[in-house]
Amino acid sequence: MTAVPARPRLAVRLLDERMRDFMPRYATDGSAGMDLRALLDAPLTLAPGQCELVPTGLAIHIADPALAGMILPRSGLGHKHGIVLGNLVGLIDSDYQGELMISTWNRGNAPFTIEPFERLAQYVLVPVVRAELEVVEDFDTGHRGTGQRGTGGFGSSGRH
Ligand SMILES: O=c1ccn([C@H]2C[C@H](O)[C@@H](COP(=O)(O)OP(=O)(O)OP(=O)(O)O)O2)c(=O)[nH]1
Ligand SMILES: [Mg+2]
Repeated sequence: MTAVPARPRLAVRLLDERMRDFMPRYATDGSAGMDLRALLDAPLTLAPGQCELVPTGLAIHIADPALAGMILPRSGLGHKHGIVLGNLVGLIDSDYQGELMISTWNRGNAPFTIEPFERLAQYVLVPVVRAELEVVEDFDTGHRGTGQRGTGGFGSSGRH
């Protein structure tokens, strides 16, 4: 068994008091994400192809640059109803202190109605390694033997 890392504590601001009853939480002990709910005063119907920015009523300040948040679709909504994210994935910077917004896209063929406080997407906290870029004239090719990728990409290894 590996040691279970401590859970980082993240500061959350409730931008709407109603969110106090709808705080994101891990549904099970093994859940990777916490569901984010739609802060809506009334149901919102998205026509096929329509994309709207849906507020969550929450601001989470991650603060630690070695962490980031990701907003991901819920698989049930995405697969069964075509409700995914207009930006495909939302990346939340550690220094972002504004409201978490869900770009909600109906990529399906039928209208879909989002109910107020419905769980619309999920928030996953991920580790981040920040790099420094160093300009070089060429890459070190000393260990680029056969079986190495080199510059091949975009299907260069075939399909099967
Ligand atoms: O689904 C998302 C994606 C982003 N954000 C917020 C948090 C993130 O830190 C900020 C900026 O996101 P990003 O850098 O992806 O967008 P941008 O278009 O590059 O905007 P900016 O110029 O503000 O960086 O917007 C959300 O609330 N929801
Ligand atoms: Mg940006």
